[in-house]
Amino acid sequence: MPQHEHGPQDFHWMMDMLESVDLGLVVLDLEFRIELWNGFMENHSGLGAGQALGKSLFQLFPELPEQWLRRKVDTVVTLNTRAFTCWEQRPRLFRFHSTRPVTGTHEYMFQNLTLHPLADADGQIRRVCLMIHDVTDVAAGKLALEQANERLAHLSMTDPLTGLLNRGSWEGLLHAEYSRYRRYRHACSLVMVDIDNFKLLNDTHGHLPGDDVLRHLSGLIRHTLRDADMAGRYGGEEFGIILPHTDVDGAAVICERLRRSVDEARVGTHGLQLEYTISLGVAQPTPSFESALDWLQRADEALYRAKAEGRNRVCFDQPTARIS
Ligand SMILES: Nc1nc2c(ncn2[C@@H]2O[C@H](COP(=O)(O)OP(=O)(O)OP(=O)(O)O)[C@@H](O)[C@H]2O)c(=O)[nH]1
Repeated sequence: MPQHEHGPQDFHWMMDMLESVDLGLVVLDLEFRIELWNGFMENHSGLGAGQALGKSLFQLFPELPEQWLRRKVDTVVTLNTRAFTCWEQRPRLFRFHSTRPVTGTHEYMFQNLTLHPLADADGQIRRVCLMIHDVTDVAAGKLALEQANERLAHLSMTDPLTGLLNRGSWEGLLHAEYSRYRRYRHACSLVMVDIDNFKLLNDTHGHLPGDDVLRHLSGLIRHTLRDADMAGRYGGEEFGIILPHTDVDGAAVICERLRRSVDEARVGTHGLQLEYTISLGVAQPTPSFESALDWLQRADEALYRAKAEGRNRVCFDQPTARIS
């Protein structure tokens, strides 16, 4: 396109363009007084150019991050360079309501911000232009995708029936806890829990009441544990619980509390009031173990002993520390 000198009449159509462009344009002098406030800014702020021009930006919008913006503008002017801030660093500069129908889930507009130094004819920078891009659609799409991925990751880690960790993810945590033990030799306990005579319960009352019993036990496990403890569904009616920083005595208290809660509970399901009990096996890691699987095997052996000794009890890998 051929370049030519701009006359005063050109100024009108250029201003018309700036007024109507789908982009927020604000020109500030170095005192942060507003010298240009385009249609986008009028529409979204509700402030007409007549109310904005000549006013201090920070007086009109006291909620703006003043220190941050002053620092940015200072850099732009001093270095005579553009600066850009993405919505992921700072979701917005101006708290405008979102007007996009598709992305109605977000109340406020997401904005990218560009700061551009404006040089006078003598080359001096005496103004800065803020360009506000409405990126609500992009941001909402990306946030929705991130949420969906988080949900997927969560689903792939948990057991759908009980909501506890599934076997794979729980075993991952067991290996991690065992590695920490190898390094720090801190006290920690592993508990394997199994519902007693669950086959009989299933055969007598059916699978659906059986499922409710599994959910009931998962709820009690969740309720009994601290935040740092890690419970997973290991198999059909077998659960694993990792208790970090918990010695034998601490594990005994937790296991006995869980055993008693189950023993005293009644599960209301399909017109029935079901009673059930659990057996628990507890083991601590020792330096002689070769891997986390040895730890798991010791806890499982203690669990089988609890079954063999009559069920509804807690057995420990160390026979001297056994309680029943
Ligand atoms: N309802 C229901 N039952 C399940 C599920 N997963 C496994 N089971 C049942 O759990 C029962 C486990 O039975 P067994 O391993 O023989 O053990 P048990 O009857 O609990 O006997 P002990 O463990 O010796 O006390 C089987 O009948 C499985 O079908 C499930 O998701 N829902």
